[in-house]
Formats: sequence, structure tokens, C-alpha cells
Amino acid sequence: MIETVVVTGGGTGGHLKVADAFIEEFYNRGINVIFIGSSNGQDKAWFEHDRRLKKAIFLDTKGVVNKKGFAKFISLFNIFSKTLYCLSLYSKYKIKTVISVGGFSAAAATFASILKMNCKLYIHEQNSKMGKLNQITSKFATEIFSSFDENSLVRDYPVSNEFFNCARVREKIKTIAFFGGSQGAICINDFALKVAPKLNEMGISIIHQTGKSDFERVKKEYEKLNINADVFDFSKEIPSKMSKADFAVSRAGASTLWELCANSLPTFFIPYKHAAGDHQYYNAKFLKDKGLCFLQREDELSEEYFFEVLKSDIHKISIELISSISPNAIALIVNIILENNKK
Ligand SMILES: CC(=O)N[C@H]1[C@@H](OP(=O)(O)OP(=O)(O)OC[C@H]2O[C@@H](n3ccc(=O)[nH]c3=O)[C@H](O)[C@@H]2O)O[C@H](CO)[C@@H](O)[C@@H]1O
Repeated sequence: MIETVVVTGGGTGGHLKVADAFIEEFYNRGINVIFIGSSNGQDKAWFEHDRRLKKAIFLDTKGVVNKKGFAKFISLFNIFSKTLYCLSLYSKYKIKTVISVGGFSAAAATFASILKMNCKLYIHEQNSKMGKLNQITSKFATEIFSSFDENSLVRDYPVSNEFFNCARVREKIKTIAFFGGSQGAICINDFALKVAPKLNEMGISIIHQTGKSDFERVKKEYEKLNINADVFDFSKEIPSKMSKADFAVSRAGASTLWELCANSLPTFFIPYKHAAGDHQYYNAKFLKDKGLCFLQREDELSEEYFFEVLKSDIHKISIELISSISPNAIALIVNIILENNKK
């Protein structure tokens, strides 16, 4: 029987959402969880005061991928020393199971799981292209779970039940929601403001998540346009915002993408072009190849194409999205982990 497991990773909402799903599932099964993240990024905001956790540890770690020369050396040395710290923690709490959801926050805790005897590493890779850390550490993993990988034992993405519970089949576009991912997207904000007057003329209402940094500007622009849109920077009520919409325009971060599928909400994706390995484009392309979404790159973005898309058969796509994802992925993944650990 597992006593305490470690869940590690974070940096952005996409990773943290999956970490949260693991924490919830282990907590509900009476298994203790230690979360190891970074003091840089959004990890603290999500889990610092989380009462489901036995312990939440935030290490002062930063990404190494875009660093050069001495800065890279310092970052690597820092990860090395934090790895030693994690090793001592694993001995203290007799850790035999580490689950990594990726991102730079996961580096030290993941390396420690590889170095420790009798410790199993499990990876949840959210994206269609593997992140740098997972490329290195996946060779040592007992199991890798990914919705984009046909070899994964569980193909469904861990989406909260709320998105399934408020799903509905869309018929006609009366409301459009714009989603920029956990941090918002200026490109999507600007595009929304460009198309808003015509949507308004067409009698289509607007829901718009802007991200913190661009909220004031976008809100003022809607006021200038005299459009009464539901504008917010970040909300805990994304399921209800999605369920009110009949169509979405969104970045293609993995969590958001599968939440939109779970909600049966037809979407026009505009991927973040600087995502590692262009993974957001390939996340959306995975659905596009099945005829389940619309996709245009940021640099090719055209209002003309967007308004053409709005004339499509969204009813058909919405129905087909129902079978694109099933609930309970996290329970299945945790079952596999627990079964494995009996061996
Ligand atoms: C810029 C960047 O590198 N983004 C990456 C990041 O995306 P990002 O952090 O944007 O993550 P996702 O789009 O995958 O998920 C965002 C999560 O935040 C939630 N949410 C969002 C807005 C809001 O107001 N309230 C709210 O709760 C969403 O419902 C979702 O669960 O991690 C994803 C998963 O690894 C990657 O696919 C993305 O490429």
C-alpha cells in the first residue's frame, strides 16, 4: 500500500490543472500527497494553502532551456542541489511513487525519483509534442500517459467532471467565448476586438477572458465600442462560461482544448506560436485532422475566414465532440499506478 506519493510540476495553468486532478484523486482515496513545485510561476498561487496536501514545497528553480553560458550553468547547478534536497525528502517520507506533470517546476523532483532506488516515476505529458524535460526523463518512467499518444494506456485527458456535466449540443451561434489560456493572449484579445462590431451587428453576445495584464485595455475598448461583453481577466467559473457559449475562439493549450471537447463546444483555435516544438499547433491539428475543430495560425489570421467558419455546421461538430473524450481518465490512471505499485 502506498503511504505518500509526490506530485510534481507546474509553471502554468495547463500543468497545474493536471497536478490538481491527481491531488484530488489521491486525496479522495485517502492517500497522502506531497506537491513539489517552483516558487517561480503560478504554482504557489494554486497550492500554497491547499488543505488536501500533506506538504507543499516550492523550490527556487527556473527553466534552463532558453539559457546560455554561465546562466545555464547556474540553473543546472541549482537543479542539482535541489535534486539532492528532494532525495533527502524522499528518504524521510519513504517515497516510492512520483508523478510528474512536466514543466520546469518538475525537474529536481523528477531527477530525484530516477536516482532513488525502488522509486517509480510516472509522467503525464499533456501535449502532442513532448516537453524537453519529459524527453530526457521519459526513458526512466514506469509509464507515460498522453492523450495524443496511441501507446498510452489511458488516452482520455484528465478533465474535471464539471465540463462534462454542463456540456450541451450546440445548434446556432448566439454567444461566442474568447479564451486566451491561463495567462491570456494579446493576439486573441486584438482579434476579438476587431470582430466584435460585426458580431454585435449579427446579434451574437461575447464572453471574453483576457488574462490579467491586458484586462483594463480590453475592457475599455469594449466600452468605446459600446458593446456589452462579459469581460474578465481570469475566472474559476470556466465551465459555466463555456456552457453559455455556442462557439469558442481559443489558444490550443492542452487542458483548455480537452475541456472544450468535453463541453462539446465547437472551437476555432489560434495556437500560441512560440510554444515549445510548436506543440499548440499540433494539439489543435490532432482534432482538425478528425474534422473536430477549425484552426488558423496567428500569422495567417483572417477575419474573412473566421466569418466563413461561423456559417459551418457547428451542430454536427458539437455532436461528434461527444465521443472525442470520456470522463474519469484520472481514476483510470491512478488505478494503473496503484496496481503497478503492488508488483
Ligand atoms: C503559453 C504556454 O506555454 N502555454 C502552455 C500551457 O498553457 P496554459 O497554462 O494556458 O494551459 P491550458 O490552456 O492547457 O490550461 C489552462 C487551464 O486554466 C484554466 N483557466 C483558464 C482561464 C481562466 O480564466 N480560468 C481558468 O481556470 C483552464 O480552464 C485550463 O484548465 O500549458 C499547456 C499544457 O501543458 C500547454 O499546452 C500550453 O502550450
